[in-house]
Amino acid sequence: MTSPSTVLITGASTGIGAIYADRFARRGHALVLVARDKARLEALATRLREETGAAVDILAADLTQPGDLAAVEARLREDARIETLINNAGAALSGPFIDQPTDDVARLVSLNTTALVRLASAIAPRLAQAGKGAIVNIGSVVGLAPEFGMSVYGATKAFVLFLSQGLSMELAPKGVYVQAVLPAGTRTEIWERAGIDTRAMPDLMGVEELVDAALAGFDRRELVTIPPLHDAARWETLNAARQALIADIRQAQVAQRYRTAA
Ligand SMILES: NC(=O)C1=CN([C@@H]2O[C@H](COP(=O)(O)OP(=O)(O)OC[C@H]3O[C@@H](n4cnc5c(N)ncnc54)[C@H](OP(=O)(O)O)[C@@H]3O)[C@@H](O)[C@H]2O)C=CC1
Ligand SMILES: CC(=O)[C@H](N)C(=O)O
Repeated sequence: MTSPSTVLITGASTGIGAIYADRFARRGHALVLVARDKARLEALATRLREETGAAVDILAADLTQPGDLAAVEARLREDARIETLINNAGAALSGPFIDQPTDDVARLVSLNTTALVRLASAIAPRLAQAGKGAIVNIGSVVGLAPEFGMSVYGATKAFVLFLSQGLSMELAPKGVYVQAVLPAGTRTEIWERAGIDTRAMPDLMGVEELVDAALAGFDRRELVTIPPLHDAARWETLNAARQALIADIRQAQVAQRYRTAA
């Protein structure tokens, strides 16, 4: 009998990542749980071992710290049992750009984009070589719309979507599945951590509901999964319009409106 593959989940100490951990443990997978809060990771690991019998390792790491990030990258490169990466760790930043301290902006970009792409880069060659495996990247609907007014957070999430679509084009032919999951507002600690009061907000999605929907998309091998989007055709239309735009770009010719009179 082959042993079940291992899933490495970042940001697993709470919220969306902790529910992914619960669900993959119940599916019979071994887990590697990554986050900064070691006590919380240990408590979750103990519960999951008791309730599901899963083998659960923890790796305490601050993914904005190069040394910690390198340790997680090494685990992804070297541990051939890991066949799925859930790139979930992330944070938000509230307020107008001009009020956001530059160091906070840089830390957000480092966690939401640099860490995410470095971890994907660490595991992808091995998965491609094996011809199997999955990389799941957690984006956000905020990355679809600058109008939400969270420019830096949204930009990091636009990066996640773009990267996932590009990686899927490259890796799907090699047998590696890439999924971008785009939640909308979901009831987790992210809001409080970003100093956003959710009491005045419309209803948020439950975190279990969100992850179960994301896993339904995962099981269907969907590239882009948007649990709160009820009319799936709206996404297909948007994506098709983007592809049509590319077809209309004529590399060697300046558009008429930019031609200056001689
Ligand atoms: N909740 C929402 O409304 C939405 C969330 N998302 C995305 O979902 C993902 C998960 O968010 P969510 O569960 O809501 O947020 P939470 O704040 O509940 O959880 C974030 C997780 O990331 C970990 N984390 C935070 N900073 C670091 C760090 N520097 N290094 C390592 N781990 C870190 C936290 O653990 P610890 O503190 O122990 O390090 C925690 O486990 C994020 O990428 C977020 O952008 C997308 C759309 C909507
Ligand atoms: C803080 C947020 O904006 C939220 N995580 C989202 O992506 O919708």
